[in-house]
Amino acid sequence: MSGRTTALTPPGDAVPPVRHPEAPAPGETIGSHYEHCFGCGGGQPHGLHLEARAGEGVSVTAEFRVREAHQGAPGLAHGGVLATALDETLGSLGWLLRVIAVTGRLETDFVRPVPVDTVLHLQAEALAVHGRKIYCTATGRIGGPDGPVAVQADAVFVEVKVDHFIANGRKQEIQAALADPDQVKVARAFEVNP
Ligand SMILES: CCCCCCCC(=O)SCCNC(=O)CCNC(=O)[C@H](O)C(C)(C)COP(=O)(O)OP(=O)(O)OC[C@H]1O[C@@H](n2cnc3c(N)ncnc32)[C@H](O)[C@@H]1OP(=O)(O)O
Repeated sequence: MSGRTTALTPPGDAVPPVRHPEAPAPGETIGSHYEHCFGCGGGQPHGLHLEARAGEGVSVTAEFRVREAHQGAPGLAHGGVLATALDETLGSLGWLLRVIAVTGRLETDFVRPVPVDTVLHLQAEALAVHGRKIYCTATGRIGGPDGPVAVQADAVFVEVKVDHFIANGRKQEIQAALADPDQVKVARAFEVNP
């Protein structure tokens, strides 16, 4: 046992998340963080192509249309794909906090089956911050933004530096990303955020 605490409940001395002054305004679209990201990249033919929008406070919304490539059982979305949609939506909260953070823990409830062609209305919100940990929650509703919850997740994201990706990513993609001045500029700007 490592003694690491992975609880999804913020500790008593956690603080409320603070929206960064330069965060996208409510209603503004949050761009893809990486073209080849399965969740939000335009360069993934079978990806989810999520386009999150900033909400009030530290929250975001997005829509995901389940396509044939996303099936698990006949005509139904694969649970892992739905968890990915929640994960990606939660990941975009980093744009409002202006930190780079990766999923440490993601606990998902699958409440209702989600048929192919359904639009999943996603909403995610940061609840608390404790050191490098961001406690957050997300829902995916069907039939409209106020429809019944089909999937729900609670998560802990952990803040990292750009070096996390440089040290761990496959060399060819890292080199390509580092050669893209826009990608480097955005990443470094997030990194120096106090
Ligand atoms: C750029 C944005 C991309 C967004 C894409 C959508 C989101 C994603 O899918 S990200 C990809 C999936 N996630 C990953 O690949 C992460 C893999 N894991 C790791 O790299 C590491 O375990 C990592 C970075 C999470 C933590 O490692 P490390 O930096 O050494 O942190 P460490 O010092 O152990 O822990 C820091 C704090 O986080 C906590 N923590 C670490 N891991 C977890 C966890 N799994 N669950 C909960 N808390 C955790 C620790 O308890 C510690 O808390 P405290 O400060 O209170 O003691």
